[in-house]
Amino acid sequence: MRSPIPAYLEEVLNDTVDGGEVASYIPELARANPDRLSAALCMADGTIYGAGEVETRFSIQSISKPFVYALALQENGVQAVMERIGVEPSGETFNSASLDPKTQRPDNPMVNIGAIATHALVMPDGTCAERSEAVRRGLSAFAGRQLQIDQAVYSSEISTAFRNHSLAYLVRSVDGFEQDPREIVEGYTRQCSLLVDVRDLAVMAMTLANSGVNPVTKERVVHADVAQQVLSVLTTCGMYDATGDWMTQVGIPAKSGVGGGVIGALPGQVGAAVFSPRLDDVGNSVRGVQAFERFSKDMGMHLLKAPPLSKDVVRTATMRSTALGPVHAVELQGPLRFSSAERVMRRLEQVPHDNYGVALDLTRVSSADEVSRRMLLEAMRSLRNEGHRIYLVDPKGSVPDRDLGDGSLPLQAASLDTLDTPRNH
Ligand SMILES: NC(=O)CC[C@H](N)C(=O)O
Repeated sequence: MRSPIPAYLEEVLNDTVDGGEVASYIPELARANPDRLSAALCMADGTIYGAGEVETRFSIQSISKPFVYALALQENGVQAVMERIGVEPSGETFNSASLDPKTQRPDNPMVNIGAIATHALVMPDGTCAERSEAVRRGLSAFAGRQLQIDQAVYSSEISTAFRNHSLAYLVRSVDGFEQDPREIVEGYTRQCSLLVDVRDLAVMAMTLANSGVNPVTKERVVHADVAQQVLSVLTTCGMYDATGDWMTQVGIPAKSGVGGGVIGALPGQVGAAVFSPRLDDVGNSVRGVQAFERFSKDMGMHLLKAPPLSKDVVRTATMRSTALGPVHAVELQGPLRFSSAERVMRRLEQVPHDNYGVALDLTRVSSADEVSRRMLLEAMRSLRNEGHRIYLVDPKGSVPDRDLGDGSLPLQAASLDTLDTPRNH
């Protein structure tokens, strides 16, 4: 069988209708071929699907911002970065010269003024060249490939970067960073000139969606908390002034760049990227936005689409007999998280005070998050304190730490049929 996904991506690209204009305030971008078009998806296991001109490279521009924000968070901690740069949507254009009137911080790291302040937080004590190299290396780790700077784009942008210089001086004037503003703009402009293709961007997006682990190289690039912080900011500030429309229509944490790229990172599921250079009036790729609207609708990718309810988590609840007496056996299935574990708690509340055994069978549980594991251990301890013998059937190790909270462990059995011969732990 051939996967339908590449053909689907082609179809979506072909259905988009171009409009808008290429960015012209950076002279080199004005020369780009406006008809280029490509898309890619990267899955959690590193599988990549592409369509269109996937080999075409373009400058990353503002799509670098979330990744440099991630590097700054990783290096300085969330608290220290938050003291310098806020996380509120600005309601202004991407290059607006505004600071929060009360805190004097840039509103968020996705508008230029905030991204310039963010760049200064990577290797703050290093030289301009060292900082640029740290950013290049960091973004390369997100992409799983050594990225290089497009010198022509860099030279072109830096020679006309009057606006970004004014933003850097503004942040510097309120002690938003300590370095020379010219060096920070130089480094920030290099960061924006890194060359990527859509597959690189899809891998980078999936690294954020995969709690900070690159799905292809398997390298942990940033902590899970950092990835979550970045996705949160993308959700509220990623698409500039169109973020509200984007969240309702598409519902995927996303970022666009004036080079024509757009990325979307759907936590735990997929990293997506589209490239098409013509931009709408807020600076987002026209065909990129349309393609993402289709992805979201066709593939059910809206972040706030409610997942199926966990009502079938208790597969069976039966009585078993063993040499030591009867056992209430409860067989669970599916993913365990707070809402499904709550169902299990309610079922276990019905176990009578009869001193019979209680067995929990997790053989068919597909995953158990931390809160659900704690709830199961708590329930087992409570049942044990009521006088029940506790058995745990967990051949896949869904609950690896089985300490009931007081150093004691439940009895282990290979299956419900072998409760008579528990393995001692
Ligand atoms: N929106 C963007 O992609 C802007 C990035 C561009 N390098 C700038 O600073 O103006």
